[in-house]
Amino acid sequence: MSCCDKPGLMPVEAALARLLAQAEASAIVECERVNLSDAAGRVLAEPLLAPLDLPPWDNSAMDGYALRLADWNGEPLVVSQRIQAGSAPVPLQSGTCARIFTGAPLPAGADTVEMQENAVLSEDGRVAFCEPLKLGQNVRAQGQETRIGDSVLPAGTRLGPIELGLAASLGCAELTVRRRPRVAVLSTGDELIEPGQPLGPGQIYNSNRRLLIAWLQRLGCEVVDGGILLDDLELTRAALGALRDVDLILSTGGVSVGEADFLGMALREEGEQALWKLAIKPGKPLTCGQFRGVPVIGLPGNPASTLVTFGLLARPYLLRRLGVQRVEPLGFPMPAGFTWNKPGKRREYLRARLENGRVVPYPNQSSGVLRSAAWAEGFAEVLENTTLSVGDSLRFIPLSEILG
Ligand SMILES: Nc1nc2c(c(=O)[nH]1)N[C@H]1C(S)=C(S)[C@@H](COP(=O)(O)OP(=O)(O)OC[C@H]3O[C@@H](n4cnc5c(N)ncnc54)[C@H](O)[C@@H]3O)O[C@H]1N2
Ligand code: MOO
Ligand SMILES: [Mg+2]
Repeated sequence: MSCCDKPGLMPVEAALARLLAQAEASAIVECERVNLSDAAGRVLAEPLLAPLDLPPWDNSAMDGYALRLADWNGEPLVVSQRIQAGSAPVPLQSGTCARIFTGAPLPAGADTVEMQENAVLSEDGRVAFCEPLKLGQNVRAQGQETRIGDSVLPAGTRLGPIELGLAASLGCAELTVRRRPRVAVLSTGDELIEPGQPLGPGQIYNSNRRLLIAWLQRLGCEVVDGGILLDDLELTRAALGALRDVDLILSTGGVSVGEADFLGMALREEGEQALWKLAIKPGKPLTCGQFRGVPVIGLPGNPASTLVTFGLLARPYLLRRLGVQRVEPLGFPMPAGFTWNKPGKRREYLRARLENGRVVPYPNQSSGVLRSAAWAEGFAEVLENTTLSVGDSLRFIPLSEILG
């Protein structure tokens, strides 16, 4: 090998497939019961089985009149009772109708509802129906949404507003979810200080820590904040070694080939460096493996690299450890609003927006520029060895697909 023969880069799909296989092999299976009010962002550990029919009884979809269609011969009907939502009706007296409101239970014997706009109430208390009536119209039948015992959400579902609303509609006050993953966040770099302190020579503020902690919390993780780790092999070993009781150590920085990049070294010495150098831009020097048996993902330190690699690799890995099946963003095809004439060995994820139905990248795609992502609405995926002309199709992955 000459000094310039470089080992190949691993394609993103291959790296993701390996990460997901590792995630399945170390699935977090412990469960806990949580109140619905604490369940947002958690993952169902077992299918949610409906404990009742929904709706629990036939009810009216309209404000109007309930009748038994067979009792109606075209003549006006006497109104024999008034049924509001929340009340318990008596059986419908034959040959009459009931005044009824949306969501109110149908009285036994009624099978049809006419909306009040199509009915005329006379002073003698009888109602005439102006339009032909159809059996069952405007009736929401018991169990039409869900039958008791139906599996309404599979195990592995992430609980968002819709799932929580559905569980509440079934009267479930608690759900069984996987326990939260414990994730340690380490920010490596002698140059880092925290916001609130004055910048000294050569220093920069630590942005990755805040970005990752906020994101992990949204994902339902319990975060162990490891703060800033100085670039030193002994300190790196000690910091990693102190994190025995976490499910994942997530670090940023210190994974490239610089003389102060100690993470890979520590993994090779006392664990395993399973992945390194991916065909992704930004994010090439991503490092994964384990240190004394604890899984480690070392994201590259450049802030846009941290963002892209966490979103496309570490997030799917964490979700798969919780049993979530669809962990990768889908995105959708969109026409490019730019030209690309530098086919690359790495798949690029440009921070981009949609403008007039086309993908427009932020002008400065340096991996040090986090502002690009704050401006962007998503990632524009430019495949390896590709050129693009304006109008060519590429995949756009909205940030909303990966930030939650
Ligand atoms: N000779 C080579 N040099 C570099 C290569 C390479 O292949 N050969 N790869 C470059 C690429 S690509 C990336 S990405 C970076 C990744 O380096 P590290 O992950 O080792 O990160 P550091 O060198 O520690 O830091 C990179 C950059 O990011 C800033 N940084 C780090 N942590 C934070 C933080 N918590 N908040 C804000 N900014 C942070 C740091 O100051 C550096 O500017 O390596 C290239 N070099
Ligand atoms: O791959 Mo690095 O993340 O471009 O700067
Ligand atoms: Mg560093």
